Amino acid sequence: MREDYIETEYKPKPDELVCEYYMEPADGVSFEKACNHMAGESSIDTWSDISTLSPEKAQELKPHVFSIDKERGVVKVAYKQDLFEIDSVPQILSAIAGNIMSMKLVKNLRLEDIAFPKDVLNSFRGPKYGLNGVRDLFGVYDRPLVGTIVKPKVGLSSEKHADVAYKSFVGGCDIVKDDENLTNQKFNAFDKRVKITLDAKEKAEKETGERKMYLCNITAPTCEEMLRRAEVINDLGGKYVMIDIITAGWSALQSLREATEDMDIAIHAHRCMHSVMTRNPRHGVNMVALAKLTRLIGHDQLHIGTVVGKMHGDKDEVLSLRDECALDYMPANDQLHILEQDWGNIKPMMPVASGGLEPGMIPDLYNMFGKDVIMQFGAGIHAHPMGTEAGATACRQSVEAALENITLEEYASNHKELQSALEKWG
Ligand SMILES: O=C(COP(=O)(O)O)[C@H](O)[C@H](O)COP(=O)(O)O
Ligand SMILES: [Mg+2]
Repeated sequence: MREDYIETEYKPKPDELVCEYYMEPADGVSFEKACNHMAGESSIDTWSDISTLSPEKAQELKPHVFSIDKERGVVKVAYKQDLFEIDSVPQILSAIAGNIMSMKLVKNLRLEDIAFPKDVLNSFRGPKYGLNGVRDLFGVYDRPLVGTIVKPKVGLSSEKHADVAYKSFVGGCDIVKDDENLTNQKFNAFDKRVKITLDAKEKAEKETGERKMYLCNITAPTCEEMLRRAEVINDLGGKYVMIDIITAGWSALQSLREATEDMDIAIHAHRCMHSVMTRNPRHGVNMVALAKLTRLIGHDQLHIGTVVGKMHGDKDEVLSLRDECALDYMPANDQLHILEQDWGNIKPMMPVASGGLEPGMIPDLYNMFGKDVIMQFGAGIHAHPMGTEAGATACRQSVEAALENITLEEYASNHKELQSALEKWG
């Protein structure tokens, strides 16, 4: 292993990819040694001094550890573009979040953020629709969008699934989605579910006069099958697919985005399993980095957490995720380990708040997120005392109250569905 990766006077070049890490060296290992090995192992080097790495090649490709803060355990590394296949998320992650996570020399290591140079941004399509295109799909511009997840998560027949979707749509949902673990089970096969649920959506559109979207989960055993499922939806006139981004994998996501360039399909990114990497603040990968990669590849909307619901994610994290989805320019925030990012021509994504939500939480969500958010309610609709349709209606009533800045109690006094929700979940 070379010993010259640390250069704290070095100024990253505009065309370099910069990473910020949180690092704890292993006991008895100096911070500098751990930094040096991390930079080498993530790029051109390995544990001993290899004769096959010429000084010239090392000079040409070596990364620079240009910032070290031992007190906070923060390390910043500038990587030369030539180290990467710059349009491949799998390869980029294999470098900057691969072997180094396993090194004995570190006790903990977390990839906090990645700042992409222009050439990398220009190697990706980014969202096809993005936040504003999603609004155009619905023709709704002045309020948050309301969605539901059909519950139970799995178990319903395709017919029953479509019926729950229909009731959710006519009750007021803009969006009905599959749950993350519903794909192609025997009791609810993909090809049958998508057809009859899209029919139910169209029926609800005619009855309500509102545009509705069904987000069918195309997560599949192979890329070929995933893409076939996307084609089926496209051929049926569906406008959305949903994909489980972590379990499907980064190559699948890039293949999907290439395919949707020739379809009229928006992509909803579910992040189940992200917590394997993102939950531990001292080891793994920050959800911010995963969100940026999802936007780079080109998904139109992404789950970012709720602060008030059932899943982990504090306000700083969730609002940073919202900003990374929705802003064209993300300012650096040293305290939150956020690197500056100018997104150039990469469109913003629509943030999705979901997980443990019920109608009574909407004013707080609206105060936090404003109108540019999709609020999703699973049990918050399907556990409503008056049933699914009333649960959806209660959500729309709560949105109306928030927009008009009327207290829920006052609004509920002449809106029984909201009243019933407040009584149940207080
Ligand atoms: O099905 C749900 C929520 O159902 P419910 O509304 O019944 O809790 C989603 O999978 C979670 O929101 C995922 O969490 P996250 O959005 O944090 O990834
Ligand atoms: Mg779910």
